[in-house]
Amino acid sequence: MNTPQLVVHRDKELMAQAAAARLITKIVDAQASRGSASVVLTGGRNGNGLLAALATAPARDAVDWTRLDLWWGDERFLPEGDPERNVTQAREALLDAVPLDPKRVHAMPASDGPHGSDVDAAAAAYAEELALAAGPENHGPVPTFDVLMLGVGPDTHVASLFPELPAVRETERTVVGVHGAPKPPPTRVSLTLPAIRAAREVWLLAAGEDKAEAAQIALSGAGEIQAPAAGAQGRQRTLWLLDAAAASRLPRALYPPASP
Ligand SMILES: O=C1O[C@H](COP(=O)(O)O)[C@@H](O)[C@H](O)[C@H]1O
Repeated sequence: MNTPQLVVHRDKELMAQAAAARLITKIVDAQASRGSASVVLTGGRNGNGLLAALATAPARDAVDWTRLDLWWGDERFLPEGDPERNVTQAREALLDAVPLDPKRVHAMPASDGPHGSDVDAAAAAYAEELALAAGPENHGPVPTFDVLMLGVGPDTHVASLFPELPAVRETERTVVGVHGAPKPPPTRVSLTLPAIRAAREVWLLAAGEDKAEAAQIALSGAGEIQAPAAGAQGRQRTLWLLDAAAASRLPRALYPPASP
């Protein structure tokens, strides 16, 4: 377990731009030291804001997009191309504009895919895809992601791990089907906390007043079953990227001054 580090930005636009710049640097460094990079994307407003900022970032072309593996932390179990799917939104925000290798874009299955409406089979298939991508050096059933990003929900959910639901209690499987999520759609696919904790770095994104209470709860010693964001930690680093509104209920001693 490592202590979360916090970076607070003036507003959500600056937060998205700074996080995009940070991600570019991480990817470039990982490609330089290991040949390729692996990043886990999140859905939601803050995750898509970051991708949109990355699309217009001047340093975007510093990334070798063909040597990047993209995975997802969760997906809304809907038909391919549905505008509410996280992958559809990510494609619109960034992915369609950069030269990715399609074989390295690991979208989670759709509800009209090979597993039909069986979300548990879809989750098991994604777990298998992750296991196949994990080399012996990863010492486990998922690759050691360079960066795994998570949008924090107002109820402290991350990925599709909602407070008190069975998915957040999972300790064995890396990917699970989620039934009865309180946020629509109710059926989802999600990485579990053990899979999330395999990442080198976990970045939690929270911008806006509606995230202030969630940040306060998750960063004040809450348990991960009640506050899933509290259980999201990276092997080497856990970084909370917030705007001033989302940080407004945090003790001032937790973070340095916001960027001007
Ligand atoms: O439904 C989801 O919500 C969360 C948070 O989204 P936000 O719009 O409140 O920022 C997101 O992290 C997750 O990936 C997504 O499926």
